[in-house]
Amino acid sequence: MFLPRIVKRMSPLLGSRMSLNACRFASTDLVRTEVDDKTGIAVVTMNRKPVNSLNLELLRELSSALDAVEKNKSRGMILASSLDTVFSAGLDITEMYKPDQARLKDFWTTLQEVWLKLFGSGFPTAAAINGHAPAGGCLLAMSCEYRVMRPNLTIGLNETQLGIVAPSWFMSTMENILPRREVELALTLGKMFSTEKAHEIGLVDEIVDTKEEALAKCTEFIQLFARVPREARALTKQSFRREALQKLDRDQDLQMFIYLVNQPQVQKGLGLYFESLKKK
Ligand SMILES: CCCCC/C=C\C/C=C\C/C=C/C(=O)SCCNC(=O)CCNC(=O)[C@H](O)C(C)(C)COP(=O)(O)OP(=O)(O)OC[C@H]1O[C@@H](n2cnc3c(N)ncnc32)[C@H](O)[C@@H]1OP(=O)(O)O
Repeated sequence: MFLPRIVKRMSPLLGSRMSLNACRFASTDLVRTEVDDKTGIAVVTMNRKPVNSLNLELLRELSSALDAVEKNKSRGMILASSLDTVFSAGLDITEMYKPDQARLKDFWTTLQEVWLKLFGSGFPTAAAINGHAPAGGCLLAMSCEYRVMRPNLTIGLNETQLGIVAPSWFMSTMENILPRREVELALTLGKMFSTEKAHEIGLVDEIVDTKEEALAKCTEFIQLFARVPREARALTKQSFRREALQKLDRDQDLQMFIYLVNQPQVQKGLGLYFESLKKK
């Protein structure tokens, strides 16, 4: 259960430039939320070692953090990772391999919730992609409005490479950024793009060398909206994204997911993939 802790502290986050700003913290072990008092921007940092794979608990805490950002009327939100080389490894395969059925249902419902809150948020969002971002990790980054990434990393929806199908709302999220043809190719190939290629095609907006620079660039992006009336901005974004949001039929999607994940050949594929990750 997420219990936000609101305390005043000095920010260690953005290096010396920001270090004198007081921050409000609402944190748990898995997700740290820090709001800079000067900019009013919340940094939500995923912190689940070793690779920020999205299990039920991490998703629940992300969902609560998004609620807190909305409730606090933050100027915007930056999504980041506490890990040096991984933004998020995507969905935790252990949630889908030989699953407990009640938990599996909870897991998928919470993932839907996180996407609806993040992709559909009224406040500005940016992703500081300071590590690899495959599959569900790419989904989180793509759900934001702006992406800044460190060099020599990878990002993409690799599901077909694992013998599974990215749900249609993962596809719509990519289609919100890239031309349809590019999306079709990326999805059917299960393509993982290098940072540099992702930047070339527009999946990533800027490349920077350090996490601190990524946070600073994301802050600059969010501050672009400082003089734009908040409500008008929010409604414009939500109206622009409405078609993708409304296309998600949560019950039908859940039933399809449960059915497919429980198919013996999908279980076999997930098991083999998980083993290959362990042997790496
Ligand atoms: C219409 C409905 C269709 C339904 C069909 C069914 C399902 C589809 C539903 C949804 C789509 C799926 C979305 C997903 O997100 S699936 C997950 C895809 N993720 C990946 O393929 C990434 C796998 N990981 C990596 O590539 C690498 O780990 C990394 C992220 C590049 C990091 O590399 P690094 O070298 O730093 O770490 P390791 O590889 O050594 O990993 C360390 C440790 O973590 C374990 N691990 C890695 N990824 C995952 C994961 N996704 N889930 C669980 N565990 C993971 C890895 O096994 C290592 O564990 P160990 O115990 O050996 O230390």
